[in-house]
Amino acid sequence: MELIIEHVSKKYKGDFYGLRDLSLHIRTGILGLLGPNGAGKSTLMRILSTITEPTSGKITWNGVDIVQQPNAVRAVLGYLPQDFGVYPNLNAVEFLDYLAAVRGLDARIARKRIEELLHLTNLYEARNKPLHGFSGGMRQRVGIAQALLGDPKLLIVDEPTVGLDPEERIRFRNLLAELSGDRIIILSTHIVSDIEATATDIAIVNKGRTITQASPSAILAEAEGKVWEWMMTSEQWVAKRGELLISGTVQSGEGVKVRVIADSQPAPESVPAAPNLEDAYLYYIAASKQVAGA
Ligand SMILES: Nc1ncnc2c1ncn2[C@@H]1O[C@H](COP(=O)(O)OP(=O)(O)OP(=O)(O)O)[C@@H](O)[C@H]1O
Repeated sequence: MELIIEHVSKKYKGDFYGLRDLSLHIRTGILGLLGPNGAGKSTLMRILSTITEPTSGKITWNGVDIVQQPNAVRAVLGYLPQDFGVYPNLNAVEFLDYLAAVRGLDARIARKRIEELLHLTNLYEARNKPLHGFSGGMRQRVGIAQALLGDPKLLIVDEPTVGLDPEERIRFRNLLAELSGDRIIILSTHIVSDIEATATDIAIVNKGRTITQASPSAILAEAEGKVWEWMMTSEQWVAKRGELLISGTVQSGEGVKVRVIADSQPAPESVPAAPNLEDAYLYYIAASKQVAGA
């Protein structure tokens, strides 16, 4: 399976760009699409799910152009949009039944599938309760269940963990990991930990452009030698913090232990630290801003 995005741009009214010459090559597995707010992630998700069309560029699903033949991708697509809403007075079974009917799925096959999905998403016990009583995490799991109704080969989930508490976020992450297999999953997020344990491939985007696409280990390797830690006094911290690209801080009685991203040693007492994905993400975003500003 292959989804190839080549030089795609999306221009909105008034000269606003959602995407600028973005290219990605996506294969079976989980692609973590990382980028700050406004990077263009939702624009890309909407284009891939054929809700909107690119202004220029080409996208093919297994060799078929998805703009010229949108049905080729619609037939294999499951989509959980960022603003997924439910009918609050329906229960989970009724809601999924309704969506299956709208999509023209055979009623008997749909019943069986819905039962499987309610188990998979851990909603079976709550299946007869009205959706208005569901937590944010439960609603997102209903969202994933509806995206999986047609057993999609291309599953797109846009910022699925926004508004979830840490426990729900971990549960949702584990669910996505269970769903990987013989399909492409694209998970868009601005939260690095959402994809840290699950992504087989990572794309970082900013201002509508691809900054990098690589395996998690290659992304980490790029930040090797750029992460530093040291202890600062509170006075040094107040004086210096505006000048540093800070990835983390830990307060203690002695002062502030800082974790900083820098190309060369930022202070005589700083020592190198092993990068994590959050460090690497900050490094890439900062480097892309320097290039753009140069
Ligand atoms: N309908 C629209 N009209 C004009 N500009 C738009 C429209 N939709 C998005 N944009 C702009 O396109 C850019 C990318 O937005 P997009 O929503 O795709 O980003 P995102 O990475 O999904 O961010 P977020 O997580 O905040 O939704 C932003 O600058 C946004 O303001």
